[in-house]
Amino acid sequence: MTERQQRPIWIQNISQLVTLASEKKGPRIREEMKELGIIEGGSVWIEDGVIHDIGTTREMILKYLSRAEEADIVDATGKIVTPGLIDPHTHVVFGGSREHEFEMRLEGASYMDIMNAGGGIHATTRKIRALSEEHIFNQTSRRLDLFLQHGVTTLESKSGYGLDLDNELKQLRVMRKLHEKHPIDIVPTFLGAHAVPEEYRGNPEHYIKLVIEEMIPAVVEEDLAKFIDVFCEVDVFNPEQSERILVAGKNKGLIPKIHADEIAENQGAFVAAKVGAISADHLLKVSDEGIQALANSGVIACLLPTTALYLGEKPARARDLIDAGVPVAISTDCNPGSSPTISMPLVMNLACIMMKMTPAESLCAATYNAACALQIEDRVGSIEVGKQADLVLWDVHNHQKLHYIFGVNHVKKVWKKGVKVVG
Ligand SMILES: N=CN[C@@H](CCC(=O)O)C(=O)O
Ligand SMILES: [Zn+2]
Repeated sequence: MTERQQRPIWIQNISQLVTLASEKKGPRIREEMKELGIIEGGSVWIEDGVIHDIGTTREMILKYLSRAEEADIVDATGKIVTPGLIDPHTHVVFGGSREHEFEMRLEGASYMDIMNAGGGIHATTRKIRALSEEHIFNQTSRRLDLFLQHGVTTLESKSGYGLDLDNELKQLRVMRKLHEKHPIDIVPTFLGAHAVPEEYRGNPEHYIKLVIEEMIPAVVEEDLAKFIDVFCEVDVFNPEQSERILVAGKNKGLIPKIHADEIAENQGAFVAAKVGAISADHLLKVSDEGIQALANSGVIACLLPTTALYLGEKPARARDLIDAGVPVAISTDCNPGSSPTISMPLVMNLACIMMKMTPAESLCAATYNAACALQIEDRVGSIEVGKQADLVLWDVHNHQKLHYIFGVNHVKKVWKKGVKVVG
C-alpha cells in the first residue's frame, strides 16, 4: 500500500499532547525551552503521512465524527504523545565493539591514552576498513531498530571511522542506503577529521591536505553529507587546523559542526563561533568565555550526558549555557568507545539528573532544538499541522514522568511519516 492510500490515523484521549509548537522560529533559548505547547486531553488526525489536524479530543470529535469509519482509531487514555525524538550527534555506523577498552578504562587508562596507543577511534577504523559495505549496513540497521524502539525517528550520523578517501565514502554510502531502506531518517555528516590515521602519525598536515583537497570535494560531488565536523581536541586537531578544515567544507557548501572542548579546553567554542557552526558538541570543559562566544553567535550547544557518565567526567554545564542564552540540544553520541548506547530516553533522564535541566527543557532539547541542530525544524521536531507525522506514544501520564522514571523504555507506539513502525 502506498503512503497515499493509507487510512488516516486518529489518536484520541491523549492525556498530554506535547506539541512543542510555538510562534518562535529557530532554536529556543532560556524560558522558551520550557514552552511545550501541551494540549491536555488531546487528539491528532494523521493523513497522507502528515499531521492533518490537532486539538482537544472534544473539538476533534465535533470535526471528524463523520469520518471516523475511514480512520484507524488509537485510544491514548493515560498516555502522552510527543514528536519523534531526534538524535543530533551519533557515530552509529561502526563495526565491531570495544569492550576490552571499557575494561582498560575501569583499570585506570584514559580515553586519550587508549587512542594514542592505537586503540579507540583507530581500532574502529581498522574494522570499518576491513568490513564489507553489506556487513556494516546490516550491523547498523539492527542498531537503528533499537533507536526506533526507543522513540527516535531521525538521527544524525557521522563518518570518521574510514579516515581514507574510499572508506570515508564507504561509510557515507552506507548512511545513504540506510536512509533509503530504514524507517529512520538519517542526516549525514562528514567527519574525515575525526583523528589523524595511524599511517599519517606525526604528519597531520599531510592528512589535512587529503581531507581538504580530496575528501571534501569527493563527498560534495556525490552529495553524501549535509554537515562537516572535526574533533578539535588536544593531541587530535588544534583550533587552527580545525578552523581550516571547517572553512574548507563550508566553502564547498557543507555546514560546520564541531567536537568542542570534550576532553580538555581547546578553544573549540571559539572556533565554532568564528566559523558560524550550527552546533558545538560535548563542551564538557568549555570556559566561561567560550560559553559567552557561543551565546553571542547563536551556536547551538549539543550536550552528551551519557558520554560524560561513561568517561567518568563532570557533566556539561547545561544551566550556565541556558542562563547565558545558548540554545541546548541533547544527544546519545552513540559510538563504540565513549558512549555505547542507543537510548535517547536515558539521555533525557540524565539531562535532568546530571545536568539539572528540567523535564520540559530536556524534551525541547531532544526534539525541537535537536531538529534545529540539523536544520530540519521546518518539517520535524514539533507536532504542527503540515509537519511530518513522526510521533511517539509513551506509556506515562505526563511528560515529567517520562524523565522521572528511568531505566525503563516507556515507548508504546511510534509512527514515522504516518506509518506505525513500533507497537
Ligand atoms: N570524541 C570523539 N568522537 C566520539 C568518540 C568516538 C570513539 O571513541 O569511537 C565522541 O564524540 O565521543
Ligand atoms: Zn562524537
